[in-house]
Amino acid sequence: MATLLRVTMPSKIRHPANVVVKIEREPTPLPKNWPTDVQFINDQTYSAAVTPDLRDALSRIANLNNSLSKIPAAILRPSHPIIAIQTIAPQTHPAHGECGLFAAQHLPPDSFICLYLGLVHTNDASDSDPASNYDLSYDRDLALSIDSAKSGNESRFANDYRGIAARPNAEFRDCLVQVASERRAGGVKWERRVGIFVLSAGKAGKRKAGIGQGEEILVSYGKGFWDSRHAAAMVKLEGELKGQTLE
Ligand SMILES: C[S@@+](CC[C@H](N)C(=O)[O-])C[C@H]1O[C@@H](n2cnc3c(N)ncnc32)[C@H](O)[C@@H]1O
Repeated sequence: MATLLRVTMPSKIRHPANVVVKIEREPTPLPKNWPTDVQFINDQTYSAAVTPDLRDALSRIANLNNSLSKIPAAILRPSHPIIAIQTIAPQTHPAHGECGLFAAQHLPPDSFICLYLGLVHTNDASDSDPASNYDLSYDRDLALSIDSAKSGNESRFANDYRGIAARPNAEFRDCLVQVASERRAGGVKWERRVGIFVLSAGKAGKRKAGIGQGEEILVSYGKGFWDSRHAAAMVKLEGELKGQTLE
């Protein structure tokens, strides 16, 4: 069944906090190498199946773990981009010919890189794209994921470290951003988002200096992503072999 083969990247890691400022929603010029068939967005969007109750659940106090990083607006869209989308030229790279995400300057350990943006959707089969390679689990309890196949930002170009480096140098983490709210005092509320962060010095081992300028930003999609890939490839191969036998 299609849903069994659905590729979903792993949930994020919750992490310690920093600063607070209001999220900005200013139009952004398209990043270099942005594909023409994908919509660039500054914040996540929601499928019709994501009800107001589900959206509220994302900002409910119970969900707002104080240990999550609060991302200042200036960091969400820095005036000088800290990352770049690049086509991967080396034939030895497993994603050769595709794009990857690279550091445009040194990125210190534990620092915020960018939000993982896309369409927030429920995990129902009718609200999911089983063919997407850009679908990240957002909240397992709420059964929500974020798919950046058709719309997103630079984050959708972060490749998995396997076959490229010995280990990842970045990770998906929950964080908080401030969004407008007519119902809240002060007109704002905190909502949970997923960010890509440089690994902390403790986790990074040899990479404890952070990510160097020009280095590829590599996360882990989790074993589940590649297991789904292999399962899909097996089903395809079996289908092809059956076709051959019947002919
Ligand atoms: C989330 S996208 C990453 C961006 C993608 N390279 C692009 O240009 O759109 C996931 C896809 O990137 C490729 N990819 C990422 N990491 C890889 C790896 N370690 N080995 C092989 N392919 C990889 C696969 O094609 C995968 O389906």
